[in-house]
Amino acid sequence: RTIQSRADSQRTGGPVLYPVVGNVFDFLRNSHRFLEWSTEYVINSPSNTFTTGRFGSTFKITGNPATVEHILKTNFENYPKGEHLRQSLTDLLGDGIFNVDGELWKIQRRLASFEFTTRSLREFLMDSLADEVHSRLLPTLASVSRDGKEIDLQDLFMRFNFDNICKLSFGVDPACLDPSFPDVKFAQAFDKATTLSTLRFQKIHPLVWKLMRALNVGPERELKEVLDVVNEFAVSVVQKRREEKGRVNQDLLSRFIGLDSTSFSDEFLRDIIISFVLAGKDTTAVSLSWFFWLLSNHPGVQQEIIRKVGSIVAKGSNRPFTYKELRDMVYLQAALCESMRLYPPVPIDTKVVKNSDVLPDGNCVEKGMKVSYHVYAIGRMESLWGKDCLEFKPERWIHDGQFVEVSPFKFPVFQAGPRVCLGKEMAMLQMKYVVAALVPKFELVVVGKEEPCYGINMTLIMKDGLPVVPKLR
Ligand code: HEM
Repeated sequence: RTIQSRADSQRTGGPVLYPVVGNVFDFLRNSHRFLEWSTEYVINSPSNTFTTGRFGSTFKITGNPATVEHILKTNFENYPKGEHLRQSLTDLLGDGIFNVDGELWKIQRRLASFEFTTRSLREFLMDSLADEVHSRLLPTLASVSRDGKEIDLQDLFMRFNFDNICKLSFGVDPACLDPSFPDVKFAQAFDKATTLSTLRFQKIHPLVWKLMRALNVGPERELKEVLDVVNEFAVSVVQKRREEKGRVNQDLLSRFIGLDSTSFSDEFLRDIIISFVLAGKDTTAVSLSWFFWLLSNHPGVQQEIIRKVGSIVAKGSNRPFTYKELRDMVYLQAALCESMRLYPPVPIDTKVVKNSDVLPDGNCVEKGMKVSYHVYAIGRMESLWGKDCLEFKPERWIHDGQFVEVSPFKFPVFQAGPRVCLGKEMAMLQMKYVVAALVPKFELVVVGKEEPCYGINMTLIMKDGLPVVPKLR
């Protein structure tokens, strides 16, 4: 069933699949350019969906918006995340929202959706953002600029982001951006735990990492060590917050404890919070890095941002932005969406077929098969975005001065349907805040002209970071 002949492959636009090995050689030859390689297949396939596979596993990869809608919304229950992902991430995420399906997911989703829409959480986020931007991010860049040195912007955003997401999730400030000798043990352990957990996906078969874990060797041994650090820290924070239950804290953990302090176990609370940290940790940092790389090649867009931000907040003002001011930054919203269209922070996302089904594009999927929606390819399809689809043009998102929403199945950067990203609004606020604060004050001159290479990770991370020389305007 996994065999696709040359004639089939020409008809469907997919690769030739040989018995047993499928297209593993084609895949390995192109693994350094996986996204471009798979995008070509998506675009060349008449249904915009193609089949790939190796060693008995078959995948469908789609860039067809009707199929994306079917998977993420219309037939949502039939396309869970599945056991493969769950098992690989379970040591890090446990039963947290990011790692479960069914009832366990529904309960957490209901609780979290309620908290995420509260005004008080938004105000808490705005306060901690203002603090992190004005007392850490801007001074760090100013000091690097005074010394005429370069700095890795992606790393800076990662540290900035980690502080923010930990404040929001746990009410703890790891101070990764603090110039005074910060204790980054938890941050480093979390980072390592994420990287090593995702390494499990790349093993030719899950048995390989399971055996290594049983024998406590190789990356699995290191994973165990860093997980101990993460768990010890997380559980100690959970216990501390429980003791403080009389005090009103605004972070998500305190809110969950406040909802039902007796029936949630420490492990369950730990799992919920670790999922939030993982979900919000790298995504906005990666997105901002690609955005600044694009800006460095589009001085006109930079000038327009400066002009538009200046019409809302007086130049030279050092006061925090308000929610309303950020909401009114339409051009900036457009520029950020345009950047994420070309460089989606989560470039491809996979579900598993629960019961055999026929996709709206005519392809059949069988129980247990994996189906991925290819966000990166969807953002680069001429049939969806027009002849200039590879150009960075924020204007395509604006009509009569208003931001134009597009179907989330044509722009599934934050996923879509019942499982759409919970942090979408917060992520947009955070990114707008950073750009509106940085761009009018600094020109961030990227070192080197080549497009950065991406690394294989859950997010579209820049493999070698983004070295820039900040110059005060
Ligand atoms: C540019 C920034 C971001 C992007 C592009 C993004 C994208 C995504 C995507 C694609 C998913 C679906 C993943 C999957 O189910 O496989 C997701 C889920 C999620 N995101 Fe985000 N995210 C961003 C920022 C954030 C932030 C800042 C937070 C936290 C405050 C957050 C919280 C979550 C949570 C909790 C989920 C799981 C939702 C569920 O399973 O019901 N995200 N996000």
